[in-house]
Amino acid sequence: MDYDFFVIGGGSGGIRAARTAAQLGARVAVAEQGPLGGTCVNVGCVPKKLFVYAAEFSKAFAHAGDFGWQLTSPQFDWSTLIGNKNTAIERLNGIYRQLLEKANVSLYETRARVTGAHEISLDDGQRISARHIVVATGGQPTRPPIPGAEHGIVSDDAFYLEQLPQRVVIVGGGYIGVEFAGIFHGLGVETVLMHRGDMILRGFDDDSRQFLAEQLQAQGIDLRFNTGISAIEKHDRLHIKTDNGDTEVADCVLFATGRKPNTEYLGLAELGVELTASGAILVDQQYSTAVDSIHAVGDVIDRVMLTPMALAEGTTVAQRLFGDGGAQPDYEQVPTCVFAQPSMASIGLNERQAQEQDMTVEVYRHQFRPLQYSLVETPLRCLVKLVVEKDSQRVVGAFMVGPDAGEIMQGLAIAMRAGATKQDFDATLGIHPTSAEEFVSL
Ligand SMILES: Cc1cc2nc3c(=O)[nH]c(=O)nc-3n(C[C@H](O)[C@H](O)[C@H](O)COP(=O)(O)OP(=O)(O)OC[C@H]3O[C@@H](n4cnc5c(N)ncnc54)[C@H](O)[C@@H]3O)c2cc1C
Ligand SMILES: NC(=O)c1ccc[n+]([C@@H]2O[C@H](COP(=O)([O-])OP(=O)(O)OC[C@H]3O[C@@H](n4cnc5c(N)ncnc54)[C@H](O)[C@@H]3O)[C@@H](O)[C@H]2O)c1
Repeated sequence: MDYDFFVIGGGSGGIRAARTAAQLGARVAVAEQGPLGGTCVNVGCVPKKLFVYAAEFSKAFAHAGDFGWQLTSPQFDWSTLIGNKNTAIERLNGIYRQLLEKANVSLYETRARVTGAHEISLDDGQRISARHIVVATGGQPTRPPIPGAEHGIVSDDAFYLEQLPQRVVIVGGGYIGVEFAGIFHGLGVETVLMHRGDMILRGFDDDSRQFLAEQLQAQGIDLRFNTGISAIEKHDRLHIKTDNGDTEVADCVLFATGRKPNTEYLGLAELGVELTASGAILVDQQYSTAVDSIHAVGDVIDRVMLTPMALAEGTTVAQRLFGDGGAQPDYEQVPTCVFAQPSMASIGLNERQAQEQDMTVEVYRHQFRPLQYSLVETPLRCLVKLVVEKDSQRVVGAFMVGPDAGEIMQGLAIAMRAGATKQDFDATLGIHPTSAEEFVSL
């Protein structure tokens, strides 16, 4: 065999799996068809968060006057942001390259497909053999099958727009739709978000998503519920037909309607690897497919599409194959944050999910105006909430909508993993004055 471990996909999961296996002594190679780092680094978490930071300045500028600052109308320049973002990302691409080099991982910068249980074929015609193959090819954004869909953009394109639109229609009320609504609105774009359901962020805690939706609306984001789109026509601007019979006019339509796994090209089904109807790879607890030597991690298995989960799965598969066996990541308590404005973070069970597990729970909630908003006219408020199992008093769910919710939730995630009870929260001294201290005084 040419290698012990061949990884297809140089994103979060693939690079982590490759480096871990190499550190454990395996002979490892990675094939990556695009820039190193995958979705998260190039068209996901990192550039998205940079855009969120850019958008948040508008709030700071609007509030600055009440804190005594005299500002002469700040101007925003999109091309500066894009240029600086691109430079930061190229730096990260370089860091990933160095990490692979230092770990002695061979890199094939081309597309790969699996042509045998132990064989990979590259676009340049090379055939490579490997004891184990890991597929970590991630996913890609989808467009709904409607007439004129080609006039819309997807999240990948949003990171390279030549100019900022004046008015945008975002289709989809999931993570990406809500985050980009905050980004565009914060950068001064008139923003409409059309969601086919009756509330954004399906699957999240109902109190939190309702509270967030109210805050987005109060800031001027136009949320349309129960609204699908049926067609887009391109005239001087885009005309968006909704299935309620209305027409909206905008300069840009962003489809944030979900992602599909990158498996079409890989040739896996022919080899006996089982795929779901949406093309995700079916794996067992060991991340192995129906073919023993082929494994898969990250977005392509469509379990939890988050970078920390892809990293954890990548570590685990490498440790299981070449180390003493790695622990399965925790799929129950997954901390996450929607980087909207304000941000919305959560971990664990809401009361509905707890009841589905036959748990009797107590719920503690508090809404308040954070101190940072006490001098300014703003509709922005904060929500904190704990769900506690009645008998054991263990905190089984924590939720927050407000500034820095993601930063705060990371600490609570550790406490919850350690099994903290409501009494532990109560006995913990607050850090005053913060919003986070509300979690220890609920
Ligand atoms: C807009 C956006 C924002 C996001 N924000 C966050 C966030 O804030 N926090 C968070 O945790 N997660 C976020 N995510 C999700 C996160 O980016 C993914 O969960 C993560 O990148 C998955 O890693 P992966 O390794 O499975 O796949 P990817 O990172 O997608 O990597 C797959 C790689 O495989 C390559 N590839 C595909 N097919 C082939 C082939 N045949 N041959 C060679 N190479 C191939 C691709 O080019 C790609 O580089 C976001 C996603 C998006 C789209
Ligand atoms: N902050 C983060 O951690 C973060 C940020 C962005 C993305 N992500 C990850 O990436 C994944 C993909 O994000 P996403 O927002 O694309 O997906 P999503 O599944 O979160 O949301 C998709 C949305 O599109 C809607 N939709 C689907 N098909 C539609 C159609 N034909 N017409 C109209 N609406 C339609 C759905 O109702 C839903 O509201 C997320 O599930 C998440 O795991 C994470």
